[in-house]
Amino acid sequence: MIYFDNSATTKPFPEALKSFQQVSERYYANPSSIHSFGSETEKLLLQSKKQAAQLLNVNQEEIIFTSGGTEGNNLAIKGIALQHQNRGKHIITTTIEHPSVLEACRSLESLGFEVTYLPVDEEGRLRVEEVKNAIRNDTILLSVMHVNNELGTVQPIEEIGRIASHYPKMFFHVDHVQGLGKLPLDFHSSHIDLCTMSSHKIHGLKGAGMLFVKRNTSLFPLLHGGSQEASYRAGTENLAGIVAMVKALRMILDKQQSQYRHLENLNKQLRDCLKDLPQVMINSPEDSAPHILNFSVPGYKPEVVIHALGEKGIYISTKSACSSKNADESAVLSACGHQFKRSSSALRVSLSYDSTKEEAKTFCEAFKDVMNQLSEVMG
Ligand SMILES: Cc1ncc(COP(=O)(O)O)c(C=O)c1O
Repeated sequence: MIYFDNSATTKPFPEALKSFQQVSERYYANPSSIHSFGSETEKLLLQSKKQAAQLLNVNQEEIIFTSGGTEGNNLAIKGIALQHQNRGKHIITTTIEHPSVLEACRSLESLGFEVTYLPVDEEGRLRVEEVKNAIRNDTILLSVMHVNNELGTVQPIEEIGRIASHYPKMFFHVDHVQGLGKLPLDFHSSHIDLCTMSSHKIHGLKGAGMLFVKRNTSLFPLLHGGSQEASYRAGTENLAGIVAMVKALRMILDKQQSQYRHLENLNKQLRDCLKDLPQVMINSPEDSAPHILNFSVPGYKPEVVIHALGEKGIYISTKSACSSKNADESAVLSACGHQFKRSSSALRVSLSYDSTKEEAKTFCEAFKDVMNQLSEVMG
């Protein structure tokens, strides 16, 4: 099997799975229970938070454990909007954010907030000038993703953050779900107030995530109940998932240091092979994040290509897993200004540090075979 769908989800590291199992077996007490078993699990929870904070170079009070990226984005966006609406009701984001950002913004529109969706160029890049021009007196939140999940396009977060820092009334949120473990991001020098991360994209398990919330930033909670996570996120903590996530975080940051080149080389190998094929149009920019390569095969149905590759044990995807069942075209490619033929035939290959040169070679050969077969059928 060749698994090239790592932007949808990653295979858990064996070490993360082991941590999950050990914690589930040994530390199953509720961290809020006041008996000594509960205190032990609470200690482990606090230790995990401390370790996560150290790895991310932030303070431990600045981490809220969540259930994943969708919750993190919703908590950041709705939490800021609802808490700070007395300062203004204007939000800025981009047209190519993940649905968990776009739909959170749309839900706020129905509550009377105004949202500006900034356009991007044909490779999905946001112009810093556009950000500057969109900021108003009543803007309370700017939300921009670091790495786009379909194209791999990297936004100039540090530059955008510099602009944001001139507007103390406005919070700056970054969706870092696809960037974590692939590209460095310094939350402080980028003037980030809130940053979303998800465990299952970094070889942890599903059902865990983190939201960085800069000190002294108050949020309106999404979940009300107990006082877990400083009352920002009520509900018994997923301790096993959290410990596994922190293990995976440490491992992926190590790999980012030592194996980044490997991903770049694989991306180039795939790009070189695909760009020579007459049916293919590459959509990802040359300087995209190295784990994502998006391309279109105009005239071919992407589901047919995916199924044909699946029969050969090769797994890739159309657009993002969460929106691929919705419409015929990629909303991201459409927002980049591409015509329907191109935006409705997009395929995404997404790699992990464990992907190999041999797998990339096999994929290219299989893809060429599939294209030949389909061309024959189509006459
Ligand atoms: C950029 C981005 N943000 C947010 C999410 C949502 O993360 P989760 O699946 O953990 O809810 C995803 C998942 O694909 C993503 O790619």
